[in-house]
Amino acid sequence: MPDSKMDETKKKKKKTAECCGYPISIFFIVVNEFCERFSYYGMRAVLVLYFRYFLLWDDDLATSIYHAFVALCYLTPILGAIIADSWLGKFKTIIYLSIVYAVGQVVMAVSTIHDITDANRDGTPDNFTLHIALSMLGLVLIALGTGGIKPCVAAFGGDQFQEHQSRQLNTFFSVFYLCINAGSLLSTLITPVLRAQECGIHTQQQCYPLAFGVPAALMVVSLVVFIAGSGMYTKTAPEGNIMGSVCKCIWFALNNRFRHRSDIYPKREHWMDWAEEKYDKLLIAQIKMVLKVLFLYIPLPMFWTLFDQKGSRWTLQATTMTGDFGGFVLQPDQMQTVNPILILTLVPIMDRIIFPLIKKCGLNFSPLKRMTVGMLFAATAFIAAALVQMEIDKTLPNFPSSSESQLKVVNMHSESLIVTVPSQEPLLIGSFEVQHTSKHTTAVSHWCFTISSHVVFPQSSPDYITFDQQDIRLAFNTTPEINKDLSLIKGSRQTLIIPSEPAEMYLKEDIKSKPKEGKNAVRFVNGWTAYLNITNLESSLQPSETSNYTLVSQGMRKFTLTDGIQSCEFSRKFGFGSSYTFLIPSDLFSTDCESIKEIEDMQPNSVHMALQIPQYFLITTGEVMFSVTGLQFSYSQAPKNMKSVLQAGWLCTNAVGNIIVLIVAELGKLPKQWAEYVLFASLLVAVSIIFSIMAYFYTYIDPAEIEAEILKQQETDPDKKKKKETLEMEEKENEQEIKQTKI
Ligand SMILES: C[C@H](N)C(=O)N1CCC[C@H]1C(=O)O
Repeated sequence: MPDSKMDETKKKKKKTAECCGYPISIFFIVVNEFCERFSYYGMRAVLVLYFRYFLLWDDDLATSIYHAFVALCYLTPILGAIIADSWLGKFKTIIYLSIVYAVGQVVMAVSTIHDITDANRDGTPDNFTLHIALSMLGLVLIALGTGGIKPCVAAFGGDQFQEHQSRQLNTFFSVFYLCINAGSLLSTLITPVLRAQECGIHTQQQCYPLAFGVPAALMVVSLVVFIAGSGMYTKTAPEGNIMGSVCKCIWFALNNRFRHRSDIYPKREHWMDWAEEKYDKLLIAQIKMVLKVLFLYIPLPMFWTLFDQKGSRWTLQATTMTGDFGGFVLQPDQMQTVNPILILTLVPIMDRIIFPLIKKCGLNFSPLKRMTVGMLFAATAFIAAALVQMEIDKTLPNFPSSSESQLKVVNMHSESLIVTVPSQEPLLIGSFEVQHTSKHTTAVSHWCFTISSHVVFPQSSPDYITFDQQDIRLAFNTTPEINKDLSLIKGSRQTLIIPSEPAEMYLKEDIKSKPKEGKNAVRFVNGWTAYLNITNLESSLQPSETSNYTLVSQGMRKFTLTDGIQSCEFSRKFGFGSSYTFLIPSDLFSTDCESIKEIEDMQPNSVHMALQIPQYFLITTGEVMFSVTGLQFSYSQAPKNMKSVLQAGWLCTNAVGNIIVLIVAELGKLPKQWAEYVLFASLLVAVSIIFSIMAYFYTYIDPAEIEAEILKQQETDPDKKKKKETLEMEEKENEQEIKQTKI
């Protein structure tokens, strides 16, 4: 940096107003970050649901686009950093990209208004293409904005501190992280509630416009707050096209090294020293600092690969658990809020108690050591997740493998029946009509006797087990023996429904995995003599027909059954992740729905979500050690003119981590989920060992000190003038190039 400029900055820095040792301008920056993160995480919280239930995309497409968007948000920081450090400076970059961001949020919110294309007013959009185009445009603008400003805001915050405020500078990064998580926590609690409201002009629908509109409003607030602090900031001016100079300098060094590869030339300490012929020592030293740190970052994406699975694998794990905490019920996706809650408690504890205590014990817990320990914590979190998974696996139904079939028999006929299965004891299936006197609430264990539980057939034939009289015999007392060819599908669970007219027996496929999102799958078999309309079912049910499964949420659920003349209500309380078949008897209305019987196809989840708390605790402790320290480290080790660039490099580790999750989710599925968790934990342990070795060879630097020393040396260097001239020529060339490109 030219001396005159440096003096200018120093002079400006002296003027900054302070409060409790902190520059006042920091207040505007952390409030800005809080609002921005509220906006980002709030929008993210409802994004997959918007894809799934508004745009009607399938699960795979919705999750892929979601992860691609998150990865893009952590790739765009490079662009923001280049703009800030080489062209506009951090202040202007934050303002311009925040405008792009806010516009993106507004476009996104507009894309969710179904009324804009709902000409026939049926509640669904008529022109999906327009909604998709608008939302994709909105997401690209948001990714540009959020990613672009992210490295600048952290670095700009750091720039506000003066030399004597190094202690406060470290605390700033912790407070900055607290604000990120306060914003994230509030928005992930609030936006799903906003989405659940109903709104609309012509028809009332789930209120996505409000759920996306509030984050958009918060982004506008974030921008206003940032501009409000304008007069108080220390603004460091960009030093021309620094990234252009960096690339050219690296290219020259590589070329020059190659040209002088022969042994006759004396070796130089560092390959970048081969740029000395043409480039300024200061620039070379600055590039060396950045490259050293970037090299150290190579193993880091693995941490984020594990961390980002909180939102996917761990949430899926929660859907196979129960969230009933007595007074209140936690939904599986709400479990993620444990992370920001823990951040808000752990950051102060670490900063005020744990780290000072470690220091008092005389241990040197340097930033890179902290980051290594952070990684190990994340690895243990995955071991904890694997242990929880093993507990869950014990409670999961024994689903058939791809070479097995499972059968359940429901006998709605008036006589009991004997089912003979090869190499198994004959099963007596009692008549539903005879046995149905007990109330549905107490019938579960009773029916286990009278209606057979699932029977597993080891498969030998290539596709189906065909069961005829030799395989399974169905024998009634008086009705003539029935001989019917029925095929069992491999890898599937099926129920053989024997209606009041046994000759009309049929197979119905059962649900063969836990219902999604912790919901409950229910279906009805109509033993009533006429068709029935049942609330929540897609269509009316003909006599003897079995409905498809319908998903109901946890809690008390009410079903109204009507045949058009009579009706009755049937209520039941559901837990998480269960499945039931409800048998409707012929005396349905005379018993006021009391005689409905239930068969438990799948037990409700029994492992409690509280068991996930240890893994959340471990990963969040790891995050505090890894992420807060990494943020701080990236700032402290960067040369003055490349602070945003190094922040962007740090954020890129997160992007790569997300991309790995995307690839792994598509390719590497191990048959057992717990084994996958152990595999990820082992990979992270291996990576943290590599990182600790790399960290061992890293020497911490004070970039400002090195820069000052080089500048001082250059003052006495006779070559200085020549190199300065070369550099100035370079800069002029750059400017001319830019002008020409513009023309
Ligand atoms: C919400 C997380 N605890 C968190 O603070 N972050 C995850 C990625 C980095 C960081 C953020 O900046 O959002």
